[in-house]
Amino acid sequence: MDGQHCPEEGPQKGATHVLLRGEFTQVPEPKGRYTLTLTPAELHLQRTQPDPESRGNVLSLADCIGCYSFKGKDPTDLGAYLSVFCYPEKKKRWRSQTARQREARTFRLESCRDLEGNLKAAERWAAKIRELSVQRLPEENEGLYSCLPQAKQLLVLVNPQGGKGQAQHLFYSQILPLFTEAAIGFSLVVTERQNQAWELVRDEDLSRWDAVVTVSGDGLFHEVINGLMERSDWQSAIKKPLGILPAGSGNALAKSITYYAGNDAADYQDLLTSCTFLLCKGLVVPMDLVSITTASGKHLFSFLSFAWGFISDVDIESEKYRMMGQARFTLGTLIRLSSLRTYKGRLSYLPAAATSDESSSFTSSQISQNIQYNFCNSNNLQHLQSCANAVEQTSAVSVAEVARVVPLDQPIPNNWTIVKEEEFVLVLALYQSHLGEDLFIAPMVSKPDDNLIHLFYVKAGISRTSLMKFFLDIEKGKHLEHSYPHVVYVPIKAFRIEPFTSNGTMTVDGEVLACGVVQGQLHSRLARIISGTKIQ
Ligand SMILES: Nc1ncnc2c1ncn2[C@@H]1O[C@H](COP(=O)(O)OP(=O)(O)OP(=O)(O)O)[C@@H](O)[C@H]1O
Repeated sequence: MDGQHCPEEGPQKGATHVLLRGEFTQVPEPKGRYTLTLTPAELHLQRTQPDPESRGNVLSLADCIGCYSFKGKDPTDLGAYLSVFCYPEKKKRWRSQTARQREARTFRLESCRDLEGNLKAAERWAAKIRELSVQRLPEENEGLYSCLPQAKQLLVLVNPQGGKGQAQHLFYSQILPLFTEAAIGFSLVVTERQNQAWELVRDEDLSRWDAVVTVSGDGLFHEVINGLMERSDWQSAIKKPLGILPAGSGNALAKSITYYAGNDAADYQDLLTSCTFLLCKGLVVPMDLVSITTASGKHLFSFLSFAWGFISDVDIESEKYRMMGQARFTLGTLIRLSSLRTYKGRLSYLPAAATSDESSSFTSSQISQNIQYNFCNSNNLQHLQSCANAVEQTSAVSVAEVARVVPLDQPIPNNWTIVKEEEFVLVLALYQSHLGEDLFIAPMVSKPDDNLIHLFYVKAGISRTSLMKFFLDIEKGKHLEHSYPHVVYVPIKAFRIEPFTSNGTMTVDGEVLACGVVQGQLHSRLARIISGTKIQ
């Protein structure tokens, strides 16, 4: 196709899936002549010179975030250029895990005698590649899932104090290059104080942006959720797609999102690349929220967790080791293990099974028998997942239904369970798969809208060794496979905690809450998040 005229690239005879085919030269190095073939899902690169025998390379458009055409710097150069940016998952050197790694290719095209014609041809390729690279929506979730527009405009909020204080640097060095490749437009706000993001999203005209993105830990994202829920137009505002790029010490939501996408980012760098890639692809999926109400009349919305006892203590007490990043939680756990505390109070909950549809083939009691998981049963994750799925299929609790859950000043209703023990080492209500990068507590959660609160509690009496082993198992998500008689797991829709004293720490999404009577309840699919999915 290097001929003297401008040939139309198009489907070849007999090759039904070929959309475009053309001859290019790869630049800068290693130079070589290539035949590029574009199919609906892939870009095939076949080297024709110098060694035509060499195996071809294939770029999957599912891994592609952007493609440009442009002219060369040399004004005498009549060729046009095409750059394509992909982030395929590849095995990491020296490691067994895979991670998204950049693969950028630039090709020169000179199929015409004039620059204009070559530029037109290159742009035709670039536009087609961009069009085919748009995230496909999983068929079975049609209507629930959507995609950000190709020309995205984002409001990006950066907490410069998050994690090791590197968020701003990470934005410019790690995130911005991908935004540029994906042609993402953005407005950047670097927060100067706590709650600034909360106030900003509460008061701002959000119609200017396709999504609001935080570059920080879970704390800044918590501000955004609560700012949106404080608006008078909260019903529509909370549907604004949200994104999170990890740059804090607690990156639980970011880690969960990559897990839902089927990617096990091995280290922080991979996690950031993976999340930025997902943001560029722009798949928007529903996300459950949990409303937290306190006896003093405070209302908060939570996307991640509520914790009382050991976990909150570690979270808050390890603040002073913030500069250690994620490792601060390991150190905090060891310190708190050495002086283990217990917390007295009443824990009650609405089991997920109790809200099941009556017409289902499972009765509530059958499901609750299956679903309450005492860790002394030698049960496995598969069983838990199938139980959780059974509950999910049979209990679509809408926001309206959940809103009818008992007010905090009313007694516990009959369909709730009151835990007979009243002394705990920890209580944790989790609604994502991870509570931290190394805290893989709920492997049964496979999407941000699994319509369940996953309640874990550890009864007093557990030995330090057992608790330490439990936390070590959690790192690999293996804790469900082992025997822990003091640990209980149960999928629920709502909970209430009535501490007997105000000593101790409570946290919502890692943010401290004064210890007192508190109630949480699930709001299915209330928010929307940019995420990945294993469903295709
Ligand atoms: N400019 C700022 N200065 C101080 N605090 C801020 C600022 N911007 C946001 N914050 C607050 O900092 C806290 C921690 O933020 P974030 O979670 O994003 O980072 P982190 O390192 O993961 O922290 P943590 O693990 O404590 O949640 C949050 O309470 C957030 O509201």
